[in-house]
Amino acid sequence: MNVCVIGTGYVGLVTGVCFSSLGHNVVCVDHDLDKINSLRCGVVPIYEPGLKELMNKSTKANNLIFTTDLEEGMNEATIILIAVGTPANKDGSANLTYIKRVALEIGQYVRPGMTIVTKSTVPVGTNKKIKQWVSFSSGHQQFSIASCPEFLREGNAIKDTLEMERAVFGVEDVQAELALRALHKPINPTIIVTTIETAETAKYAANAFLATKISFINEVANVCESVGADVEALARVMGLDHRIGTSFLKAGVGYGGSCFPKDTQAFIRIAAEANYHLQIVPAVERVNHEQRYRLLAKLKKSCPILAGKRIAILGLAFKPHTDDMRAAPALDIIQALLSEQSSTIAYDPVASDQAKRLLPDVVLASSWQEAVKEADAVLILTDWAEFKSIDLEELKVLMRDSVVIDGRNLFHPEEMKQQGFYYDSVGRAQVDGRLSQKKEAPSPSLTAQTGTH
Ligand SMILES: NC(=O)c1ccc[n+]([C@@H]2O[C@H](COP(=O)([O-])OP(=O)(O)OC[C@H]3O[C@@H](n4cnc5c(N)ncnc54)[C@H](O)[C@@H]3O)[C@@H](O)[C@H]2O)c1
Ligand SMILES: O=c1ccn([C@@H]2O[C@H](COP(=O)(O)OP(=O)(O)O[C@H]3O[C@H](CO)[C@@H](O)[C@H](O)[C@H]3O)[C@@H](O)[C@H]2O)c(=O)[nH]1
Repeated sequence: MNVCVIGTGYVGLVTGVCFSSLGHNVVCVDHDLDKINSLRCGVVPIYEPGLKELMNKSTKANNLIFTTDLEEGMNEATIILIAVGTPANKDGSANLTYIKRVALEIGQYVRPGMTIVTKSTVPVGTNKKIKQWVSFSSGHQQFSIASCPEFLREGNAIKDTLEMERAVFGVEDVQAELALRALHKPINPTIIVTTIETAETAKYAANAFLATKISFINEVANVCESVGADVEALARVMGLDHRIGTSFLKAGVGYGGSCFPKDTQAFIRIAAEANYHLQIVPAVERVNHEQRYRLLAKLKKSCPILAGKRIAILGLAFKPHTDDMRAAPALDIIQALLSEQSSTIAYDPVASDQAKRLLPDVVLASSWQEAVKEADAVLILTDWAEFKSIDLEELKVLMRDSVVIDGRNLFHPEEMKQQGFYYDSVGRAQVDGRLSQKKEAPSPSLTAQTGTH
């Protein structure tokens, strides 16, 4: 099948690469010339495991090309996939500027029989507007539109696409359904054919539900801290009930990323415009916002005056296996630390380039060891495997004071206590091993003077 993908961001590039790897002929179009030039040279502008290798395989096989020229992209195509951004407006609604521009551009080249599919996350009614915009600029309506929202997760995007569990085809006619079926045939996911409105709403509902699970477990974690329960064990107890499920029950510093924060906000606006005032989703957002600042409160418990203190941040990306820092908890937390005049130094295995742009005032380290050296406290914000395997003895030797505030529950409180750390995490007991370790291991000279304790 000849496919044109418009937008080569996280969704468009992964989609183009994966469908080309399955034997479709794909042209990826982006108006960003630098991006297209680097893709043509085999350089992937984002960090996504496995993407570069798969992309280079497809380009070598001549199944995948990159261009800035939409006419060239649509020349042979029978199906057009729109994957441009839909960022949030100031009021939380989805900004459709890029979508509208693309629709008007597509209208210049659309031919009878083509199917135009929206992969971008768009509010209900947008695909119908796309139909109007494309027809306005083409002067005809001999094409089909469809909503096929994307459910991939960053960091796992290739697998999520090639082994997609389900796909929703929101269609207006049989032509669109057949085109989408042909496109997905090599993947063979469970397919749900719906109206366009159902498909559009399903994407927001799915993200809002996942965000709800996270805020729910974070609230439970906050209760655990007050009643002496352990959220990690509790989440397992809850999750092993199949009706609940184990995924998205990881308590922590709250969700970030390019999707949950903006899509929950947009969903609230979509519902309000339809005269329904969502009650759960705004609470989910509030809990998520407060969760970031609870971590700062934990830091202040052990370090009440932050001015002049050296605070090391481990993890900047909103989750592991990505360099994406959009709406990452690290952004708010670091801003708060800087506003209290702490000296902040951060390390992330892959997000440093993004951080240079988004946090120009933060010193960036090139290793975790460099970041924690002489630190008064360490804050863990991303659950990278590299942090989980940190040598705790080395960490303790490098730090000035052994305070670890863990927003991702990477370590066990008891182990941290034994290693001599002050350790506070989410939904578990706060421990302080600094004093006990000093008592247990007095210096030899002190022992000689005062006898054993
Ligand atoms: N990032 C994710 O994990 C994810 C997952 C599911 C759904 N989505 C949704 O998919 C959409 C895209 O998200 P993203 O993260 O890939 O965005 P992105 O910002 O990474 O990429 C968008 C790309 O579109 C290009 N673009 C914009 N206007 C264009 C035009 N007129 N012609 C050609 N190219 C144009 C930009 O240059 C950019 O490269 C959004 O609606 C998002 O909500 C994202
Ligand atoms: O139990 C959990 C699971 C996730 N998170 C956090 O939630 C955020 C989002 O994580 P994840 O969903 O894995 O990443 P995304 O790439 O943002 O993917 C979400 O957003 C995409 C864009 O809409 C959807 O396509 C995906 O299905 C949906 O999972 C991250 O900050 C995670 O740290 C938690 O705190 N606890």
